[in-house]
Amino acid sequence: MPSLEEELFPSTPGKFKIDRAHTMNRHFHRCFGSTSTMFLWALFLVALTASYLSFQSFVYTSSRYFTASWGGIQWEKQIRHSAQIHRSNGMSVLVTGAAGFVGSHVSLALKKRGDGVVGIDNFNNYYDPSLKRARKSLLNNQGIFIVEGDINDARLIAKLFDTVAFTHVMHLAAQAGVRYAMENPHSYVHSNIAGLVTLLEACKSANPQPSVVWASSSSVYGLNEKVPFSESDRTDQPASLYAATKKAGEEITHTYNHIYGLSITGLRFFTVYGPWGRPDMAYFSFTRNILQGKPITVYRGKDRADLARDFTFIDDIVKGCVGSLDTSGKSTGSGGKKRGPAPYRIFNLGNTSPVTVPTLVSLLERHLKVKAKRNFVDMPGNGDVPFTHANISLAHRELGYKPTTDLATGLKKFVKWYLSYYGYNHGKAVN
Ligand SMILES: O=C(O)[C@H]1O[C@H](OP(=O)(O)OP(=O)(O)OC[C@H]2O[C@@H](n3ccc(=O)[nH]c3=O)[C@H](O)[C@@H]2O)[C@H](O)[C@@H](O)[C@H]1O
Repeated sequence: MPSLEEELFPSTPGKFKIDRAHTMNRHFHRCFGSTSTMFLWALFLVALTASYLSFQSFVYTSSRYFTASWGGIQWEKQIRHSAQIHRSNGMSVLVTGAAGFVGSHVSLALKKRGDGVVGIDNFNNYYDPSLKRARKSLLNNQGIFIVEGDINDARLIAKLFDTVAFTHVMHLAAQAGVRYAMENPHSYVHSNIAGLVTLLEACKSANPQPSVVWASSSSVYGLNEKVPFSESDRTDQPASLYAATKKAGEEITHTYNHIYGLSITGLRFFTVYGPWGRPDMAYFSFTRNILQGKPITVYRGKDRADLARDFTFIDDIVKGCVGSLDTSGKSTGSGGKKRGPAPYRIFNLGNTSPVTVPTLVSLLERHLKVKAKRNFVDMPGNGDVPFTHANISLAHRELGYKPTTDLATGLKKFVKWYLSYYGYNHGKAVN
């Protein structure tokens, strides 16, 4: 005979088993007996629920009072000040992931030309948060305010839109990294899917609706073999969960464009590198290891083929992002309702000049003036793809996108920054 617990909590979530209703009734009558006892029990339960709810609300209000890192008159003033536009026909942009690599560069570029910028970043510890804090100081010094919070916090995002009528959202907050998805898959769902939906919900409800430009990824081309990769190529063979969440983002943004009239531009970034970059990426971690005299692992593909990437310098990516904001076109919805068709665009932002990983290492050796200890390893089945190569003619035509920095020049700038930031002490970087 099934236990009472089994009777009350059916095994299939969301489905109540009707044939058990009779048994439930029997248990109910056994417990509560006559009508007057039932009335007293009901009164007792109502009183209990009411006191529980008021206690909950007390706990919630007081915990918000003591722990909230956002809100208040001063906070709103800082946000409005940061969002102020200082040029004619300028924009006020909410930049998510503003303390990140691409986010910090794009924020600075927008501020420099007179646009209003407000950042949001959760400062998670996927990589050294002190680097994110240093980027934040850089932005603060230029008058850019960064809210510390998560894009999954719907109340915070709604508050930001209540405070400022953002014309644009540059959505760069994400869980990045291809191989880390095997270690922490849920963080990709949290940021790249749930966070994206929370943000789009706020954008769709905002009045006026902003235009949204966001970071997709070259990884959506997955295991494709036809090169260079064009926007019209298939993207249904992702090789990593990271790629799958970015592909999902493209589908999700499409529905918000279709249903709510949000103007959407997705940018497929190709292995972005440069000063203030991400320490988890190969060019960055190779530099650290080479300087510290530690070996580096260089992956090789099938039949020992070298892996290759269309490495793209950060300044070129920034131009692509700003060009996308400038040409994004308006969202058409209001009050959460579509009023007409709005632009939906996807662009490759690459360098269209792939370089092998061993060549990347040789360039670093030249700039660092230190020999690398290479350790060649067969590419593990961890989400990597053998090569990437962008066709950028669409971005060139529509955005005027034209990358100008080759890998040798870009790495020279990166190394210069790396040594000035971390220092250089007899071959050992101080970090
Ligand atoms: O374009 C993108 O959409 C993605 O670009 C970037 O991914 P990837 O192109 O994989 O860059 P990255 O890790 O620097 O590895 C570069 C090369 O070094 C090889 N590699 C890597 C590590 C190592 O120890 N050894 C090695 O050979 C490795 O096999 C690869 O061939 C972003 O991180 C990602 O967030 C996303 O934005």
